[in-house]
Amino acid sequence: MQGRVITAYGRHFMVKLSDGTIRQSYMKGKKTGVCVGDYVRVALQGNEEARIEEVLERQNLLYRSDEMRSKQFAANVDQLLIVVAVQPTFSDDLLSRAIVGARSAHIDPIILLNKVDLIEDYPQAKERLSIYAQLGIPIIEISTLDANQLKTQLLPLLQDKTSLLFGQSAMGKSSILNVLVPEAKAHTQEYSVALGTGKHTTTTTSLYELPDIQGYLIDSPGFQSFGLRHLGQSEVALGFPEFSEFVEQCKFYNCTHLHEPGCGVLRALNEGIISTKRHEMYERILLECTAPEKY
Ligand SMILES: Nc1nc2c(ncn2[C@@H]2O[C@H](COP(=O)(O)OP(=O)(O)OP(=O)(O)O)[C@@H](O)[C@H]2O)c(=O)[nH]1
Ligand SMILES: [Zn+2]
Repeated sequence: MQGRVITAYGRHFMVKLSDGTIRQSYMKGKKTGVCVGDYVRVALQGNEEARIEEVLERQNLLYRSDEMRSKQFAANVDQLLIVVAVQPTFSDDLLSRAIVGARSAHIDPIILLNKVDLIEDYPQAKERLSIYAQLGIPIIEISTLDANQLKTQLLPLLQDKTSLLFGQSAMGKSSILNVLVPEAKAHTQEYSVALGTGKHTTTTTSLYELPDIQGYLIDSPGFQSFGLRHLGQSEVALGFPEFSEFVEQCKFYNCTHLHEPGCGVLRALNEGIISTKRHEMYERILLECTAPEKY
């Protein structure tokens, strides 16, 4: 039977099977390599459990990595919904990193600007996002105060897709999830009990079904970092779509756009076409990647 992984706690998983039932599942062997969003083939074990026999081919895999560890986030994701808020101030660094992480995994980033009801600070937040709007990244302005309005705005976006909700703490991610998936809280508690992990934990990534619109929403814990050490240079560059037309003008095919002569990106930077702030961000991310000696 086939199914989809909806939560992962270490080596234990909850799998929603194609018949609609949910089973606690495990993978034989040490290396698991299974993550939330994976489609799997399982063998039923008794009445309640299942053994994961095979992870089916992935459309993509979103990673984040910190220090020496690379962590799988979720698989088979169509779009990354990055929640930022009018208040408190969001981190530009984290936002840029989330965009790079998404684009390098061929996942579309969408920014949700939450708490637009806080009109006093709204203009400043909007201004800070203008650079991302210029890059063609959709920015959707929302408030969780009006649940119906929020649903009207977001549900069409989520239809027929798997979307991952990401955001640093206090941006309003839980509030958004509670409107879209009212039973989410209860579910998390249920799984925690079933898996013996005790109380409700916010450290787990979970996938929720939106049956009316054939969509899936993945909730991830609030993160204060989005490490990208696992990426190579060209993958980092994918996160900077404004570079692409100038990359073609670089003299060297393996140009890192940091110091090479005849670099199209550096020329555009000098001419003020590419923003200094964005190029600095690119450099910062690139220099912390796995093989810094190369640059
Ligand atoms: N004014 C206003 N406040 C909001 C809105 N959405 C959320 N909040 C408030 O912002 C605070 C943070 O919201 P949460 O939903 O807990 O944020 P979170 O991103 O899940 O934060 P963590 O649980 O720390 O990960 C709460 O006090 C919410 O009531 C909104 O649209 N407008
Ligand atoms: Zn270059």
